[in-house]
Amino acid sequence: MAANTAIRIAEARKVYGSGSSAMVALHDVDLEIPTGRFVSIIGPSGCGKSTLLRLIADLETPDAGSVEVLGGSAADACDGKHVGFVPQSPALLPWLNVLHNVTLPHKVNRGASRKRRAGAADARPMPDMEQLLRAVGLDDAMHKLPSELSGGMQQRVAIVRAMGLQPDVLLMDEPFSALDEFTREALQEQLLDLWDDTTATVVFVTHSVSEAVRLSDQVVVMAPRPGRIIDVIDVDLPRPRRWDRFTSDAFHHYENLIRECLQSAWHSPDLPSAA
Ligand SMILES: Nc1ncnc2c1ncn2[C@@H]1O[C@H](COP(=O)(O)OP(=O)(O)OP(=O)(O)O)[C@@H](O)[C@H]1O
Repeated sequence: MAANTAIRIAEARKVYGSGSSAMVALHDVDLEIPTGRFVSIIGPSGCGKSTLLRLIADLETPDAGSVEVLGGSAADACDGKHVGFVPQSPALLPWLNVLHNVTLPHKVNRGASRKRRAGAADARPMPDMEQLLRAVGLDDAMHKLPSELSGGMQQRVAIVRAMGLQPDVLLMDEPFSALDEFTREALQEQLLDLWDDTTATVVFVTHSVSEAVRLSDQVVVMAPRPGRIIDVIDVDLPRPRRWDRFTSDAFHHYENLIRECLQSAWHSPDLPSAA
């Protein structure tokens, strides 16, 4: 694996079930993600986006092919606390306030954090979690319980919790899908601001074409039956990407490119391996 490749997936296949009920969730998936890139995965429902993310997160193992993360196995990368995961729903601990929710992973992972600080040449100091919470507008919410927060606020807490561990790879599975458009756009901007201060490689699953273009360096387009990658589109737009850039011709060009690709994904014929 090249030194600047964070994730390398080669001929990965994942099948759920067996016999006549077998479902090929991923078929022959090849993907290389360079270090420090923000990559979105988009495609119709059921095309295997979450399955692909779960392979990288070591929550699933491929039935064939390989998944390498940071030059080793996905399991090693996860055991070493190099991989952060933000799920669709924030999954906060309801009995802990916001500050305790985001600082708990540090306490639980103190061993791994110490090892990283001692061993890594690029060791970074642990972030000030209160400052991270302030950066996403949660100044007044630090001592509140999750049940006292809106959905958007809870998702901000989940992002700060994952970012606070300074993962080298951050996996996000439709983290903004349950939010209204306004909150979603605010969180996209805050996510990019947080990401700017890191060297993390981000893999972000979304159903939204404009969200993919706003956030990403690269958009991976998938098709279903069986789940497979049909295109990888480089998004060559300058950063920082503020809202006023989202009306530009260049922005719409990428949106159209991805929409055309999704149309062909939707209409693409089933492959024999879908059986
Ligand atoms: N644990 C499982 N057991 C059986 N089938 C599964 C399992 N997980 C996923 N599948 C099936 O694998 C296929 C891919 O699922 P996956 O969740 O990866 O798709 P997706 O693209 O993320 O979908 P969505 O956009 O709706 O979230 C689907 O047909 C799904 O029903």
